[in-house]
Amino acid sequence: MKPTRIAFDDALQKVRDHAYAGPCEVLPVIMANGRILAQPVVAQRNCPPFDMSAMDGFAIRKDTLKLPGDHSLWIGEAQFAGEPMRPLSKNEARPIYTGAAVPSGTGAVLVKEKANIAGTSLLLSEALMAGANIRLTGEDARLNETVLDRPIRLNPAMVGTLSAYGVTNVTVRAKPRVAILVLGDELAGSEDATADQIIDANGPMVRALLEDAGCSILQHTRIKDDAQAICEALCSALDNGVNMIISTGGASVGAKDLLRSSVEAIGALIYFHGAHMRPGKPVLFATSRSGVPIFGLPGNPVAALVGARFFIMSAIRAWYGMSGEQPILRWSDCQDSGQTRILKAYAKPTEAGSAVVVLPGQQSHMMRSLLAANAWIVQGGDQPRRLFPLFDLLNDRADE
Ligand SMILES: Nc1nc2c(c(=O)[nH]1)N[C@H]1C(S)=C(S)[C@@H](COP(=O)(O)OP(=O)(O)OC[C@H]3O[C@@H](n4cnc5c(N)ncnc54)[C@H](O)[C@@H]3O)O[C@H]1N2
Ligand code: MOO
Repeated sequence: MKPTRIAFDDALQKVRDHAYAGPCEVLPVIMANGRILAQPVVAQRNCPPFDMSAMDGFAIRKDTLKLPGDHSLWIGEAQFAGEPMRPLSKNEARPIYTGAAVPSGTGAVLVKEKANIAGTSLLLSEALMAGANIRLTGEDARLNETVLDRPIRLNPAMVGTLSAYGVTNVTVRAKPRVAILVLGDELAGSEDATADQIIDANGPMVRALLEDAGCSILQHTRIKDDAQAICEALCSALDNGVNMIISTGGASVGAKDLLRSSVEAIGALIYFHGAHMRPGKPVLFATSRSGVPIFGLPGNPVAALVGARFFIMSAIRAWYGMSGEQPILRWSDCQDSGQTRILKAYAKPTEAGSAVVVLPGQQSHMMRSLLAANAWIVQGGDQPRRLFPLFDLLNDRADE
């Protein structure tokens, strides 16, 4: 029996139901930028690792902090960052620099600009607040504290922070290995397209999206509308051990639309072919006999992008052990239209929240507005209207 067309949100759920989590690997933190964390990370040291000065100035003893009137302290030998800590002596004012260990007995650090120096003495004319200009041991992170505990894409700030916390290795998900098959007799590359050919936009676009999402591209081929060639490409991708196959084009009902029959011919199981959505209506989702997800994205470029942005990212999230994506905004209105419309939009932060503009040129062959878009409005299909970023950055916040 032919699978019937399903609602957009049901289709997303179907993908999640049949996608699976990928294996893990351990990487040095320095190599893990852009990778998805798979296990919680625990601080391996206190940060700061010891009480340290926050300013260049003078370490002043606790017992001389609050002395009234001018009080003369002798200036000791400087304490630099990286040097072992030496305790403060009685009536000593120790020159100290930002990041240097605060000597034991210190009550506060007097900033250099406020120091009144006379020869080898420092005149303390005003009382200092206890603890002033001292960074406390572990006030940023404590030894053995869990500092990241969810699947999230590591970014340069995280790489730096985890390094500061003494973390050398992290456990991340392996990169999904994917094959991209671009179908269409009419297609050629931009460098060699003749006047009657169409330049392949989907191949570069889907590849870039997958690379951004952390995938390894094992195979990327342009294939003619030929059943045998399509079946061979599908089988060779499976033989190469890919974790996902993505095709574009040939997904509709035309005489040369051979994706569905080819997917059936290799014994894959189709879960849906067609969703109540525009663009992207003829999208197909199947799994191979060995359970590898196969996506048939429609040929119209905006339809291909929408399919990749929502359906493939849904499978990639499952691979990474992440939950389903939440919209960045959910409006209260709900348009009961039966069909989900996915609109290219520009969202601009304002003082009152966010101003969202639907861009002109919404048909699925019109790419121009993609050059300005930064978001999608998803509306209709019995769901509240929602706003999603143009691409899923896999950086869900902890409170989601
Ligand atoms: N009788 C019907 N016709 C169509 C229907 C339908 O329901 N009944 N659906 C329409 C919708 S909606 C879409 S979307 C398209 C999808 O068709 P296919 O997936 O079969 O794609 P093609 O026919 O191969 O191509 C459609 C269009 O896109 C251009 N294209 C294809 N690949 C690329 C590429 N890699 N880069 C740039 N452009 C590409 C192709 O030249 C065509 O213009 O079907 C409608 N028809
Ligand atoms: O659904 Mo198709 O994507 O309109 O062009």
